[in-house]
Amino acid sequence: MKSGFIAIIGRPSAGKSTLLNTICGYKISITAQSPQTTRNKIRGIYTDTDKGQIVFLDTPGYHISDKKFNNYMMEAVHSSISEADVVMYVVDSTKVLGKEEQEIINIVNSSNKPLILVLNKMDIKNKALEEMRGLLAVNIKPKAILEISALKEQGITELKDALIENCPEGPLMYPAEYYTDQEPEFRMAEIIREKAIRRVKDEVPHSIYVEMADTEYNEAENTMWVRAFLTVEQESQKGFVIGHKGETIKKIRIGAQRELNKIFPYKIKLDLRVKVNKRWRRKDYLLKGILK
Ligand SMILES: Nc1nc2c(ncn2[C@@H]2O[C@H](COP(=O)(O)OP(=O)(O)OP(=O)(O)O)[C@@H](O)[C@H]2O)c(=O)[nH]1
Repeated sequence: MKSGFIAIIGRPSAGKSTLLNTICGYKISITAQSPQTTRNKIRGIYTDTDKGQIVFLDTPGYHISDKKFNNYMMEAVHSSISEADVVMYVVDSTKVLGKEEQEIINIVNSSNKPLILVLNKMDIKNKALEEMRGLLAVNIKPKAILEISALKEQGITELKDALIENCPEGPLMYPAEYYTDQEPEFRMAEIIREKAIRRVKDEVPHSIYVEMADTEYNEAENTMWVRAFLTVEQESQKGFVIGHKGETIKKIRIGAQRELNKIFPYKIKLDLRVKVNKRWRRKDYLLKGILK
């Protein structure tokens, strides 16, 4: 039996969250069109009772910037690599390899961990693919290279086998039926944030975070009442989230509630509000809480 921790790294929008969801067959990490929506090291767990178990550490997309916010994200990338037995590096096969990609390659090359290179989005036709394969082959020495489509679920079985194969020998770390060790409140917040970002990604791209204010379980009705705040940075962003006559926030609430009801074993009643916390991104105490 094999068992190990896998760090998923790659540029924003390479498809890391989609891949995690495809492998674990469950809604683990949030996905959205706009880059850098994953802010935490989120664990997804995949178990094959004959072969072994892999526990994923999902890291935010690698992004070069000297802004404080990105520095925290980079710390998360480094720390999840250091915690991992295997590094899975996901490359968007439709994008040209740029300076950021070279930075990631330097990090994975210096990590001394077994590396699995994944070329994602192979369902999209790409004339520059041969050139990319060539460039990667010179720069990086992975244990295996897998060409997949996380979205269309192609090449996933082979990838899972390659990952398990490169893990150390050991017993299962979590019971076989576990998908994630995230706290329920954290998962709720992620799902709400995903719905919000999808609705207002043009107006308020990265400045929303979800504060879970209160939850109360009613045993007789098997219902969980949840109050959460969509927190934005500026007064002017509040209106976009609320929308005309409250339409936008209503859609976010209903979408999130529907999804939460699929995941949790009780009925969720969501009370969703908006509030402003000026420049939360630059507040260290908040960032530490988000990235814990
Ligand atoms: N065509 C195609 N699109 C994909 C594939 N995998 C992911 N995508 C799309 O690429 C976009 C980004 O995917 P994510 O999974 O959110 O990417 P990520 O790497 O987790 O992004 P960050 O959270 O920003 O780090 C989404 O619109 C996905 O639907 C794929 O195999 N094929």
